[in-house]
Amino acid sequence: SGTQLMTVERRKAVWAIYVWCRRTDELVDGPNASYITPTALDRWEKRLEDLFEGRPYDMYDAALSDTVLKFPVDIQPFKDMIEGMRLDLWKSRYRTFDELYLYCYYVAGTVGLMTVPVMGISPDSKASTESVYNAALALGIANQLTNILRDVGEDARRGRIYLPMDELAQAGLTEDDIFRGKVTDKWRRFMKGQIQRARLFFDEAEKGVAHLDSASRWPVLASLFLYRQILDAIEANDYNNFTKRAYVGKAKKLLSLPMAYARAAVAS
Ligand SMILES: CC(C)=CCC/C(C)=C/CC/C(C)=C/CC/C(C)=C/[C@@H]1[C@@H](COP(=O)(O)OP(=O)(O)O)[C@]1(C)CC/C=C(\C)CC/C=C(\C)CCC=C(C)C
Ligand SMILES: Nc1ncnc2c1ncn2[C@@H]1O[C@H](COP(=O)(O)OP(=O)(O)OP(=O)(O)O)[C@@H](O)[C@H]1O
Ligand SMILES: [Mn+2]
Repeated sequence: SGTQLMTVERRKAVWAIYVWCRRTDELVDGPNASYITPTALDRWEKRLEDLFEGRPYDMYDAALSDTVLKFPVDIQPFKDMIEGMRLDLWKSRYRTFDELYLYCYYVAGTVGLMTVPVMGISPDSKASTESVYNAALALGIANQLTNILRDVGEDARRGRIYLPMDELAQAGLTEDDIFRGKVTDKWRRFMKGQIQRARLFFDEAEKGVAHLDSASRWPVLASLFLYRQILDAIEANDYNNFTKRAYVGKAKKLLSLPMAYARAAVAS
């Protein structure tokens, strides 16, 4: 049927956006990361502009070109993601949560803004467009905050601290505590607060899911459930995110799918 076809088109479009995001992230996180300069990111941005104007360089660009022709996707969040990669080239400390929030917007909140025009807002929804975008933004922020809390040790070994320095100081913690990586009561208390805040963003996002077009609801909810469980896994590791990777087991992962499916069905 027409709606079925629509679903296929949407899936392809989300895939094209995903591939572009992965490739953008790979520029600064991948094997060639040490050669990446601001100039390379400028070239990547020029290439983005070209594909938005219907001049793709390769087949992956072409998939995104096609997507932006079919769906009302704005170029700004894509540019903002590149801006986040620029930040990552020189910035390795965040003074306040506001600074961190901006970084999270650039590298992950943008994904929400890119995908909503593809996934669509439910015709039955009485929510404002703005509130749906805000929820999508919140999911990106929640995911990135969770990613940061999971990877504290890994990031520290690369000399990076993506935690607000002022909040660390308030908790009586220093940079060296992060580099030493010892789980203390101070650390546990600090982490509890950080986890609590990340959960607020997940809650905010969850409220928006019901307003997405019905076909898009359950995959979004599944990814939300899955990622949110990483926070539970950090707790289960007794807040040792220095040397233990918080991991959601296969059984829990699989269970997220029918749970999301059921919840999305109830909401529709
Ligand atoms: C259905 C669905 C979930 C669609 C989104 C698919 C999509 C386009 C994903 C792109 C993700 C990506 C590759 C972003 C590049 C930057 C990056 C790596 C961000 C981090 C993702 C996690 O990746 P990973 O754990 O592999 O990180 P490492 O580099 O390995 O450390 C992020 C943490 C953020 C990704 C952000 C999202 C998936 C936000 C999704 C938001 C929506 C789909 C909006 C939903 C709408 C409402 C109303 C709630
Ligand atoms: N079982 C899981 N528990 C928690 N998160 C998971 C799990 N499986 C996948 N993920 C998330 O999905 C992302 C991509 O999955 P993938 O299997 O490529 O991970 P990875 O290669 O181990 O991650 P990284 O790129 O950070 O080394 C992971 O970085 C992680 O955020
Ligand atoms: Mn990362």
